[in-house]
Amino acid sequence: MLGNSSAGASQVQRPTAPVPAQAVRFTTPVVETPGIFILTGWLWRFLRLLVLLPVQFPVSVATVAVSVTVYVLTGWLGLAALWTITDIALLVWWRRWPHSFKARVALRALATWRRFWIYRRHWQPVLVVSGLAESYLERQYLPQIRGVTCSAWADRVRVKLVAGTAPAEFEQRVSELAHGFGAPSCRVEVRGPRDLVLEFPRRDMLAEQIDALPVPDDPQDVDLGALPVGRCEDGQPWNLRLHGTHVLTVGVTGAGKGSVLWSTIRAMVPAIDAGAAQVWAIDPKRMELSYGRNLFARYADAADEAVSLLEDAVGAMQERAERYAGRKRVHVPNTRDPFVVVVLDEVAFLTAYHPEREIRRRAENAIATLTSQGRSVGFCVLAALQDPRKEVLNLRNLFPDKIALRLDEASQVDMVLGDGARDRGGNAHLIDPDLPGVAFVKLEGSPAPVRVRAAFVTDADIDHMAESYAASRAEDSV
Ligand SMILES: Nc1ncnc2c1ncn2[C@@H]1O[C@H](COP(=O)(O)OP(=O)(O)OP(=O)(O)O)[C@@H](O)[C@H]1O
Repeated sequence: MLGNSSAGASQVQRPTAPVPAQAVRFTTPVVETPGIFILTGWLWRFLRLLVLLPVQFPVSVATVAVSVTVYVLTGWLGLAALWTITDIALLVWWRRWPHSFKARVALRALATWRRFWIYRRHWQPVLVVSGLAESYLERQYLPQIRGVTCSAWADRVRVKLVAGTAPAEFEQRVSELAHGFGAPSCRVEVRGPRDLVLEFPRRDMLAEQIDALPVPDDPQDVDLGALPVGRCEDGQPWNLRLHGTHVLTVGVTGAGKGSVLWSTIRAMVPAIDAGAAQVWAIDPKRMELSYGRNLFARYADAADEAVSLLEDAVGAMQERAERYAGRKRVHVPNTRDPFVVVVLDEVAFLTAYHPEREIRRRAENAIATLTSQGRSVGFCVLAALQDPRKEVLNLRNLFPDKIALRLDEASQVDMVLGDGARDRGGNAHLIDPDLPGVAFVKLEGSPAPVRVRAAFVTDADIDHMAESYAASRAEDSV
């Protein structure tokens, strides 16, 4: 089956295989292939190349064909005139319509160049050394490159797997592949049977700090199911869902948990202002959330107050659930039943580190009740945590959505993002300490973790938000 061209495998010359030492060796007789068969094989491959070339590279083949025809018909002068006119047309296209020029010309040319110069040239050595070449009947087979496309920030190499292999083999070797092709990382995306895409970033779109994102004027523009909080590594907005879920943000000290919390609160401000959303904040460190106290419907920093706040949230949630029972199945935020986000900084302070057992028990019970029953009635818990181990927070599985900022150990990646996340390229333990706010998240519809960066909301931005909010409250009460 592997010998068949539809098997998706390209057969390659095998390097000299070591022969184990043994006293008696039985070998198969060597039969010499007649030269005519070899010549026919070469001729067949050459003809196939000629037929397939215009289909695989229509633009390049057309360019060469037109140039040769013009040269034959008109000589050097005609060819020079043709190229001058073409260059001027390309120049005008680039200046007038830079986006379409980039998408249709520049990135395609780059993809062709990188396909041959980077991927085809290094494909065999990198795959053989990283253990992705397969052997069958003393022959070696390699997965085939089906195509290479370039976006503004990454190369996407579409690969046809050798029959009998699985994408997991690539997922386990993302590091070897990234180093092999000189890329900072590699992400594997499975498109279908024996069809996958390897994504190699060319530059880091998240290297620069992202300033606090603009706040919409109209509360109608706030989508609690997709709050813009930063940027994904492909340059697209990172939208965080809050309504209908709970979110746990994990990262070592200084990883940028504060920027995730504040970017989320900032994106909700118009809804808070309109009374359709409320933030109940718990700030045991008294450093993170105390700045924007004005914005919060409830605020607590001492442990007993924090536990009372959590229990009040449970009470409000249960009262709402009772009212909705048998009447409503979906919560729509409004001034009577606002969407309530309980923001909990350093949740382990209440659930693991507090010296009083009773506080820990009450806090854990309240968080468990909110996270297991609050989603459908408009209650959400947005918690931050430094250490994701079970001993510290055994409720972490009650948070459907998780954000992995910089972590201490490789083993913590799967604890936060779920089994297999690290194999798929979610290397949160390798995030550069100089890039606070960078994280890996799982977005809907993609099993592979996506690298993102939260926007940085400065103390001045928080002051400004709190002041504008207070001013608008004062206007309303006049
Ligand atoms: N998104 C970001 N972009 C740029 N810089 C950031 C970002 N987030 C945080 N920083 C920088 O990193 C520092 C630490 O961030 P932050 O306090 O949010 O970390 P943390 O994870 O909350 O740490 P801790 O658990 O100790 O409070 C900030 O003072 C800021 O200078």
